[in-house]
Amino acid sequence: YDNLQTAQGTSLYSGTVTIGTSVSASKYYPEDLTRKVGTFTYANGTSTVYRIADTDDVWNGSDQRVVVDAHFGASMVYDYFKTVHGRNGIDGAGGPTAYAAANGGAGLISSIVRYSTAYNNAFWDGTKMTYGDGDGSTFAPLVSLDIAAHEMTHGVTQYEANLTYQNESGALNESWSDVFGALVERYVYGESTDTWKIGEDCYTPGTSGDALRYMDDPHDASNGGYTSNDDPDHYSERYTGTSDNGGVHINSGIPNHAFYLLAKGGTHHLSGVAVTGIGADDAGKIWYKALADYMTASTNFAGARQATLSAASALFGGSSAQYTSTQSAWCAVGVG
Ligand SMILES: Cc1cccc(C(=O)O)c1OC(=O)C1CC1
Ligand SMILES: [Ca+2]
Ligand SMILES: [Zn+2]
Repeated sequence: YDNLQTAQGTSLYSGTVTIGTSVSASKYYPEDLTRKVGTFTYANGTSTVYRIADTDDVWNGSDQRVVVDAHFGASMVYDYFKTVHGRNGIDGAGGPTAYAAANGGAGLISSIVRYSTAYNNAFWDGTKMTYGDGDGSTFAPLVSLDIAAHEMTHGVTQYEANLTYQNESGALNESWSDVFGALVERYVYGESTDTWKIGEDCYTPGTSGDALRYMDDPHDASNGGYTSNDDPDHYSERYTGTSDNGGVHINSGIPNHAFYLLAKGGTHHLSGVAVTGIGADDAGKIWYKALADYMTASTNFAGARQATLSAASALFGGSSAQYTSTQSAWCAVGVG
């Protein structure tokens, strides 16, 4: 949880976050009319969506934490794509704002919190963000910043490459969401080892230090290795079964690790291929341009390698350090 609920406008980064928009004296809604981002809630366990109001615009009620975090997350995702990639909103045109909650929400990129009951998931449903509260054991409320960015990047992908959500294209869909989840978290909090963990702020609240996925170490070898949340980091280890839509949350470890090596550098523990890091900023530029300009619904891992090379060449030149490291990052994970 972020500490935004203690004060209006206090933000954890250089910008200013608008939580409450005043509608009238002593009536504020979490609806930012500049970013066109709004946050709504389900009445616990029901399918009734309604606006959340506050009387003094200090959002520190215990039931307001998920509202503040979801709203903060959507605002930060908006700022990241606008500031870093020049992209206006999820659809590139300041939306989608098609979703209109029963009581408001028209014209806003909407997030809904408190979905279902003890729901261990968060998802983009094609027009809006939705968060579960978690069951308190596997997940605390799933409103952490990297998850908000992960889910809203599913929206960006839908408007760009629209990668089919199964097998290798589905694993790329998942991986691009993890990558921009990491990059938005880094944009707001600065880079740390947590940057490369996915969901660490709300996964297993009773256990510290663990995460849902690990881009720096998909096998999670540091936790005894090859245990829970053990995903492949080399093409030779890819899952070829049918569960999880053909392993979209499993094989994502392979492109996730390629991105990590491209950004931070390192030598792959299995292939022994060394990668010279180019930094997460340039790596993020390559990944965004690949998604927006070169990848399509049926792109597979080999196609993603080619798309990122085309993007690196267009951005930095075909003999640039960025291009060369993109080649070696994919080679390190056994693709191309
Ligand atoms: C928790 C969860 C379950 C099923 C699908 C997703 C999904 O959005 O793919 C999901 O959310 C994540 O993976 C976010 C990044 C932690
Ligand atoms: Ca993280
Ligand atoms: Zn996902």
